[in-house]
Amino acid sequence: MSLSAEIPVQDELDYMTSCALPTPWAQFTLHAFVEKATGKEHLAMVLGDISNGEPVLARVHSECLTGDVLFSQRCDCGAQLEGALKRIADEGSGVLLYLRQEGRGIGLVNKIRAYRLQEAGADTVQANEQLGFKPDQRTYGLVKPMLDQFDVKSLRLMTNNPRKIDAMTKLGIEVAERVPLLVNRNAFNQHYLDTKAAKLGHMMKPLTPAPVEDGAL
Ligand SMILES: Nc1nc2c(ncn2[C@@H]2O[C@H](COP(=O)(O)OP(=O)(O)OP(=O)(O)O)[C@@H](O)[C@H]2O)c(=O)[nH]1
Ligand SMILES: [Zn+2]
Repeated sequence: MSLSAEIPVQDELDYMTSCALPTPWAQFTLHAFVEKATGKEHLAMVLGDISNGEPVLARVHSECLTGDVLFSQRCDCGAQLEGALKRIADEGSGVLLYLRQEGRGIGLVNKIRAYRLQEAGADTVQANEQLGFKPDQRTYGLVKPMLDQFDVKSLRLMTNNPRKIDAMTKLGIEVAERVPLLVNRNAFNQHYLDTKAAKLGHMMKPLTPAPVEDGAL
């Protein structure tokens, strides 16, 4: 990429720079943005031609240091990150936005506090509320200027979260297709995933089958 691309392009964000990022699955280009209001560094991993007007295979991933980096099995984040990058590599093009909204927007220390409350019996939603937060504090406004940088207007979005799809639509980004991302259900995260499905609307089949009603078979 030429240096002339390294200029501020958006009100909310500065586009900073890029480099090649070899991964086990493909060589992506890593683009760095800085959010003006907070100084947070947000990332885009791009593979192939995503500016050709076709819907782009995409993942809008929220930071989860424990899951993405420290191999935590409490959640499905690390496996979703890997699964999304593999799928983009398999298809030969796509984009992964890595948004620094750790702990559904409450930050790492508060997420650890929330985990501690979950160890005492709260579920993931109750734990946030006990700490004085909404169940999900995330916003997605930065997705628009990040995608504008690559002239992307339509997504094949890898997610199970209907609120993420609504947020894209409200930003004027078309979600041409939802691509489910169901990975790494395990003994440690099944209650968390079932709570996401029951209370946060995530589109996931519960692990425990619903009771069969009389006469249903
Ligand atoms: N506050 C809080 N945040 C959590 C917890 N577990 C994971 N997270 C954070 O939740 C975010 C990921 O959200 P998820 O609900 O797993 O997934 P999603 O992004 O809404 O939906 P998908 O696109 O389907 O993955 C990351 O920022 C994690 O750090 C938890 O128990 N409490
Ligand atoms: Zn996680």
